[in-house]
Amino acid sequence: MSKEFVIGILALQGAFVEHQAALEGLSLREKLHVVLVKTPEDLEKCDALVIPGGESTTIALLARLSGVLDPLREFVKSKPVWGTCAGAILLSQAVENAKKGGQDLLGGMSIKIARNGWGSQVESFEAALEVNGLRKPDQPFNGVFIRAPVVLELSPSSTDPPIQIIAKLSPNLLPPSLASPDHSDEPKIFVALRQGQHFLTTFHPELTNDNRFHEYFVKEFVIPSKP
Ligand SMILES: NC(=O)CC[C@H](N)C(=O)O
Repeated sequence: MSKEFVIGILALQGAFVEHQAALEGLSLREKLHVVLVKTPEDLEKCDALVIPGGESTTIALLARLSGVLDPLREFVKSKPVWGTCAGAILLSQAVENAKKGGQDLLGGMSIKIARNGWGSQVESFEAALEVNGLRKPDQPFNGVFIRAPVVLELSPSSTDPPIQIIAKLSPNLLPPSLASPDHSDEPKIFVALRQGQHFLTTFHPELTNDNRFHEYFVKEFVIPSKP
């Protein structure tokens, strides 16, 4: 009999329906149940979780109000989690440019990230990404960035799992305000990263018809997580 997995999508605010459609559209040998998570009871059923894009401060506030913030922090310590855009902010250890009053984070990835890091001039854009480890690696992935965060720093301690770079933006696509004179390979161009059981994308794979990132998360993180 094939194994069964329950993957949750945090459904407090943001693009959770699009993630649901992308995950339900995967063809896998294993059976994947996709559940929308709004409460601690929903979260308890899950083997893995996707935190969608939206507005990170609002998602954190709603999580606190619905009593799911602390259970989420516990979940992140032992289960696979993928954060997209606002979800990537929540998965980070430190954030710059948080709203007044601060930003609750879940942690999980040893990075520092900047909210709305492309600046007010760059609301949203699309760009072909160089990807590493996805199916059809020669086919670039169209990254959809909407008021996206920017990775500022990778800061794993000596005991943290290493961070791997899964997708990069070409340095010459950086807006002048972010570009470095030597076009060096710096964190700002890293747009998909993995560390231990966690995965983040600063863009929105769920807003394209290409579900290779959803397939990647399930095959690399969710299926191997269950003996
Ligand atoms: N598309 C997004 O998820 C945007 C993230 C948003 N700027 C935030 O700070 O949370």
